[in-house]
Amino acid sequence: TRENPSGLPLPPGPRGLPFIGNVLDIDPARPWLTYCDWSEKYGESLFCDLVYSSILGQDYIIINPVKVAKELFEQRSSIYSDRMNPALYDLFGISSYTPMLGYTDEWKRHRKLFHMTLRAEAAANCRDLNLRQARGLVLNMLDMSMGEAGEVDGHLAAFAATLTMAVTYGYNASSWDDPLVARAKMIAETLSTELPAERAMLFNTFPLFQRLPSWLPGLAVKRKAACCRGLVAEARDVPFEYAKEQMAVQLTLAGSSTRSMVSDFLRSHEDEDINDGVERSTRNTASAVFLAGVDTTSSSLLVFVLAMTLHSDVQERARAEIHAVLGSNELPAFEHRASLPYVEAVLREVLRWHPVVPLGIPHATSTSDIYNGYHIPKGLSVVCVSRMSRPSSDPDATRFNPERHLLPNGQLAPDVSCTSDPVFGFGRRACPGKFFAEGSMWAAIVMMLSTVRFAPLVDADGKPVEVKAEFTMGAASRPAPFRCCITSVSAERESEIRAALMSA
Ligand code: HEM
Repeated sequence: TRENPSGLPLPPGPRGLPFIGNVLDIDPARPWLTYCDWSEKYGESLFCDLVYSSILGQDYIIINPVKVAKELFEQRSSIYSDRMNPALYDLFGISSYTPMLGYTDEWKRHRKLFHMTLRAEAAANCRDLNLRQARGLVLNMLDMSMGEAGEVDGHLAAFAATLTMAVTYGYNASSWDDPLVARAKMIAETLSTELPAERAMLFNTFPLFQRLPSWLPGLAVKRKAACCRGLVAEARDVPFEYAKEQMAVQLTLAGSSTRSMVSDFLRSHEDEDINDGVERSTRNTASAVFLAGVDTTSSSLLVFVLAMTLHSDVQERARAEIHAVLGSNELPAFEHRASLPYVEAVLREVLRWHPVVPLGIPHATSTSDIYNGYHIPKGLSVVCVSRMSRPSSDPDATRFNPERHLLPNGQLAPDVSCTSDPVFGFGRRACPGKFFAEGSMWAAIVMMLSTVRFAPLVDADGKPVEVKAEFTMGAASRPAPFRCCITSVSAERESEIRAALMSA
């Protein structure tokens, strides 16, 4: 990492302490705020757009404006598409998941598979499934009398999880408690609590930790890792075997077969012998879908529910638009999407207002580079904060305002789409599930807007209980617990939905 044949300086940045670097300077709960401050202090003032820092032996550059992210991650993608792979990932058994893989042939195989099933046109095949699950979601919500965030969240997570299992394995999970879904959920929860970036770096900086026994104080994480490794193997293999068995049954019955990521792949190799390596890649890619797709989608939908609870005016305007296009009982479908620009603007604003992966996933450099007269070493972690940047020059940036995506004539501003939003990352590592994610989010949002109303709860004196726009902090960020009231907006539409679900 330290080789510097160009002799050029490293980008400017805060001076760190020996060994631990800048770890004490960072707000651990909201690191992006520290990064934004650094960007202003060291980056912008020196017209550099890059900040250099070192945390527990790992060197970082922090990039802020979208322009720079595009230049590095898109135009120089062969240098900036690697990942750091801390030793802790191996301990947890997740180093073969797509987001963790380096810029290798194995990673390219994973991305090919994602492209096959979830590229824009292929994701469009999931529309019926999206709508069906979205109908189930609103009925579950209507069956709640009032919304404890935990309960709303549970329904949103079940929506994302069942959809993901169906699209990946053709598996129809009955509920959130379904054993396959529950196992995958447990892994996602373990990883989010046990694998903060600082801990991963600590294990890399002090390899001794990896060799010490797990019963030593402070090393309980190693016991949890062992337990997680077993779950990861089951979550990878059990649904995969299910998909294979289903294909065999369908072939025997010669009936119409359910499509899924796994069955599409197996079918495309029907005439060849699939070697172990290729099958292993497919298992790993498929299990990464749940890990990367469920929490991100359900947290973004919870951001929507929070925004609607806070902004009844936005909710009513979106609902009026749906009503004008569909009347009082027709159910929303994808063919209505182009006629609902305000609903589209709401979706874009949900993604912009509070990105649920605030710092994306850091990229790493696979060779050294020179940018703007600065030396960028090989093996450096590159963190992009462009999404969280709230320039003081734009006080409007923290306001939830879908209108920012509309032209004065009410039509959508044409220059951006949801899937080109920086919230999904940049370049070759950009989120491969983004088309699927925005399709499923649109289905859920339009179905919720058309059928249920979100409002703050009312206390014993008839006053609305205050709801605050507060968020949990960390690598993944979601609304902090809040309560809301959920009511039906149209008896006709509710009964249409029940009828549609009965006949499905
Ligand atoms: C609103 C929902 C979602 C958001 C905000 C989101 C965001 C992101 C971000 C920021 C990255 C890192 C991009 C980068 O490194 O530049 C990423 C990567 C990834 N996402 Fe998503 N994502 C979402 C939904 C999904 C879904 C539904 C799936 C699967 C169907 C998925 C699969 C992945 C995978 C596999 C990666 C790793 C890609 C790689 O390393 O090459 N995501 N996502």
